[in-house]
Amino acid sequence: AIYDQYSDIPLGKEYDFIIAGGGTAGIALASRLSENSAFNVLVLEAGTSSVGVFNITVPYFATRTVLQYDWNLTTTVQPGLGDRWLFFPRGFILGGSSSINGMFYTRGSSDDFNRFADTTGDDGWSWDSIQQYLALNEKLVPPAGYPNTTGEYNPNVHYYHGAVDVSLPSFSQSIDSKVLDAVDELGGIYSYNEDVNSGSPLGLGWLPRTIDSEGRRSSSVTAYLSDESNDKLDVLVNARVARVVPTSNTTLNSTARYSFRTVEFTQDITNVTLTQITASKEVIICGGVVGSPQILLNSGIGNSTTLLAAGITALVDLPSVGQNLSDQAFIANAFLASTTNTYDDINRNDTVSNEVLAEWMGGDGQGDFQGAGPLGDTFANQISYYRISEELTDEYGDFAAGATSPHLEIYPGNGYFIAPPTTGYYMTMTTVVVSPVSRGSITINGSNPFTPPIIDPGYLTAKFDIVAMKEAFKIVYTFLNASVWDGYILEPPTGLPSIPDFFTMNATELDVQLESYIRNSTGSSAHPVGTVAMSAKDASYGALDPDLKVKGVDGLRVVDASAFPFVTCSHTQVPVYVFAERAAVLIKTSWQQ
Ligand SMILES: Cc1cc2nc3c(=O)[nH]c(=O)nc-3n(C[C@H](O)[C@H](O)[C@H](O)COP(=O)(O)OP(=O)(O)OC[C@H]3O[C@@H](n4cnc5c(N)ncnc54)[C@H](O)[C@@H]3O)c2cc1C
Repeated sequence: AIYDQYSDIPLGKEYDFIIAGGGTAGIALASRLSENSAFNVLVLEAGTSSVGVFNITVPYFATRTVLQYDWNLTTTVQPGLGDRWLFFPRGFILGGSSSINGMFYTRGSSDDFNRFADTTGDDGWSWDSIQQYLALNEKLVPPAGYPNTTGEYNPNVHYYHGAVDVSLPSFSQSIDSKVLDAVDELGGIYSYNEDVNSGSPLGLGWLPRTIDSEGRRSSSVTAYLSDESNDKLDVLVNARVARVVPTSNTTLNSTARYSFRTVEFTQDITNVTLTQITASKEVIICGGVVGSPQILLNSGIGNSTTLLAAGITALVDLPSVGQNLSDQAFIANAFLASTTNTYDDINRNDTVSNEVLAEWMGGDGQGDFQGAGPLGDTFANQISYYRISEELTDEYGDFAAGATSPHLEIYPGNGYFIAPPTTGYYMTMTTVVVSPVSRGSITINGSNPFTPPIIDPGYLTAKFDIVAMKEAFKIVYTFLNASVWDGYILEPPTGLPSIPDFFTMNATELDVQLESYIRNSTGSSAHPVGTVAMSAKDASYGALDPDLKVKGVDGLRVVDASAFPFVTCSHTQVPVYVFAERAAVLIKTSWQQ
């Protein structure tokens, strides 16, 4: 059941597992653990319930950031971005970021997971081994309106009985056929990929989304928390975890370890009253890439020197906590187009907005099914992946997970990304460096556990990342130079050359112009990972063992995007679900009676 107040939970109820953070991983993991009738599970989530919240149900509304459901975090001033600071989106609502994300369903490459296995020395993270967790997570369903999707995916690489509804695009965009014609015309690196989720993502293919057959968002909550009668699983919302505390007064010596099975939280961060609750088996932190390291650092688990400086008693010296923050640099490049048939009016014209909403609700008298029209989709129908040239990898190194993994992701969108200007119709070519080298950190800002931490992703501080982003523009401009786009693109984004100029201008001038545009335009892809990274059991770095247990302590695991040692060459929700599904199996196995 979902509770608003701790006092509403039956008095004296005891829990085997307490999960701090009811987001993507937290809810999936809690649900799986509660399948064992011997386990009682409690989830503590800082945000409010997402059940029935309309604005997050309609997929296209993901382009309208709702600050109420976001932590409203910002980064430090970023030297790699011309000293700008960025908004750093994270879901502040039950379901976490899966309740507010863009719903792209991308798994990453086989190399990504094989690299996780190599890095940790645990073959359970390999691509072949994680297929069972993809199967538990994915339920491929027909898109709303049941359009013919034959040829848009390879049925053999998908799963049909998992928890999260996944579907191919439901609504045809006017640029769809042009995009596919350009791919046919250009070939080579632009070749059609029948399924970018096969483990080999290079090329351009159709983009599945976590959207159900009625055109609604499928989040960790809609997928894993639908059985409200499950009395093995309690969820307390508006519950902000401050820290975990040692449960017994273990004195540290060469063999004894702290046992962190008690969680301290409050339901009111203005007039704070802290409540402690103890799990009989384990505490699992699922606060995400910002929340999880923050909770650990608040608890005295981190770099002892910096903890002391922040006024926190250091209990466990684990210097990797909060380090290795890695996000993919992202730019939505909006080209002015010679059309009016884009989705720009949806977010700037109330009449159009109301019309498409009626269509989505099945009530316009024409589209007679729920989820019809553009609102049942997210903002891209196709997605593509590329490697930078060999000449560049020879010079700057190859930081992809493997030889068939991409450095770049590029996707076309039939309109301006997020808030469009008041006039004009656009085609957006979004460019993302999916194998970034730049690293940053999350550090706490003093000893108040509720003060937002200091977030420094270090965007574009590594040479490789800016080199790769420049290469993305060569790929975009060559794509838009295909004859199918003749006359379609009217103007480049401010700060970029026109398509003809791109190919004729002086190479040094182009390089200077690209560098300036990239540093002034890069934002967060919203795919940060790595701040409580797993590593091999005997590694001298890393914060978690390969089974996601916090190194050097008992009773405590971290399961979410912070556990990734590297970012996958993809959007990150599917790998997060893989972590949650595998963690559930590991935890159930270790407590088997
Ligand atoms: C705007 C946006 C768009 C995105 N688009 C996509 C996409 O299209 N496709 C894709 O694959 N990925 C996308 N992502 C990324 C993906 O959604 C995330 O990587 C993934 O959901 C992270 O899961 P998580 O479990 O690590 O964290 P989250 O899902 O963020 O969960 C963490 C939870 O912990 C809670 N929490 C944090 N601190 C505390 C505390 N102290 N006490 C209690 N609770 C706490 C939070 O409120 C939250 O509910 C997007 C992300 C965002 C933000």
